[in-house]
Order: sequence, then structure tokens, then C-alpha cells
Amino acid sequence: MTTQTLGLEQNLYDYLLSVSLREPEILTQLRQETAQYPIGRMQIAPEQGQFLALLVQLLGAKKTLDIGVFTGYSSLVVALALPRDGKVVACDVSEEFTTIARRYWQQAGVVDKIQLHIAPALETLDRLLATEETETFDFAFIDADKSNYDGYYERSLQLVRPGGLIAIDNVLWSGKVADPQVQDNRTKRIRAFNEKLHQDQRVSLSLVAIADGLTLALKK
Ligand SMILES: C[S@@+](CC[C@H](N)C(=O)[O-])C[C@H]1O[C@@H](n2cnc3c(N)ncnc32)[C@H](O)[C@@H]1O
Repeated sequence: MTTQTLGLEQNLYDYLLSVSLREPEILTQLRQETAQYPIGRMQIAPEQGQFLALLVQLLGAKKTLDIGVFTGYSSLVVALALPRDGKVVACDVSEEFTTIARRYWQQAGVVDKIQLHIAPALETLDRLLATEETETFDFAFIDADKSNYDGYYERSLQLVRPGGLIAIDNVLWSGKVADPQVQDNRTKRIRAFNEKLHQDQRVSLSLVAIADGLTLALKK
């Protein structure tokens, strides 16, 4: 079973998938392998991956950022949607997870499109900014540790071009953001982040209720 879109009844979710999901076999295999790990739920949902691919096509993107790789689904789905000369700069701290990712990228024939950086993502993004890659990216997907979301967002905003898109995952945080009883630090950080983006006039905004909540911020 896949991570279900928040608040959607199982039968409606199954229907949605049955009439819209066009998941390539390689992504299905990656999803099945990842589901065997206890933390497999960190993976994005397949319809969300397909949505990211559509956004990338819509933007005519060539150069993208993937912040939080895990076993490689988001990097792979985006790489498959990019043109031959497209590039994904992928950031993660885990050799273990990204070894699985690399195996699938290789099998899918897109490993040359994906440049993996094993380091804290803030450091990688700062290096990109220092090497004059400011406003050269078309798309960024933020899905790493929630404590650094604001830092990832601010750096991504500098790295994407005007008209470029930043997609931020897990902004509904399993519904905890809307429950006043929940006051742990991570939930409070996500609430503060959502409130900040609501007011941020540097971007056009939409919070899409897909999977665990996906905010789209289009740089003006
Ligand atoms: C939710 S998972 C990403 C899921 C992935 N987008 C996918 O499609 O399957 C979060 C990832 O962020 C990574 N991560 C955690 N802290 C990080 C940091 N400071 N810098 C870079 N990556 C980090 C974790 O190792 C983990 O693989």
C-alpha cells in the first residue's frame, strides 16, 4: 500500500490511482523495494511523483534540485521527465539510502543526468551559490529534514530563476499542523514555515492537498 493522500477515503484513492497513475516499471520496482524497509514511508507517493514530472515538463525544466533523495524516487521521476541534456543536483547525507538510489538510476539509464552530493544539503546549496549558480535552476523539490526547511527554501529561492518553481513536501504533516494539541518542535516549525510562505510576496503560491501536502512557490 502506498502513502495515501491525506483525508481521502481508501476506495477513492484507489480509484484515483486506477484512472491516472502511469508509473514506469522501474519506479514501481523501486517503490516495492523501498516498502520493505521500516522507514519506507519517507518515499513520496507515486501520484505525487507523476505530478512533479508533469510540473517539470510544464516548466520546460533542464536543471533541477532534489533536496532529500532517500532511495531515489523523486530524483528518478524528475530525471525521466527531463530532456536528454537535463540535470538533477541531488542532495542527501546517507550513503546507505543513496546506494539503492544509484542502482535504480543506473538501471533506468539516467545516472548521467543526476549529480549526487553526499553532504548536509545546506552546505551543498551554499557551494552552488558560491559557484555562481544563482538563478540557474528551473525547479527545486524540498523533502529533507524538516528542521532546515526555511534554510532550504531561502537558498532555493536564490538558486531558481524568475519563473522557476519550488515544491515543498509534507507541509500538512499528517494533519498535525491543524491540531492545536500538537505542540512539538517539528510541527511548530512547519506551521511557522507555512505561515511565512502565506505572506511571502516574492512568490506566487498554492498549497496542493496531494499526499502529505505539497506547497508550490513560483518565483516572481
Ligand atoms: C523524506 S526522505 C526523501 C524522500 C525522497 N524525496 C523520495 O522521493 O523518496 C528525506 C531524506 O533527507 C535526508 N536528509 C536528512 N537530513 C539531511 C540533511 N541535513 N541534508 C541532506 N539530506 C538530509 C535523509 O537522509 C532522507 O534520505
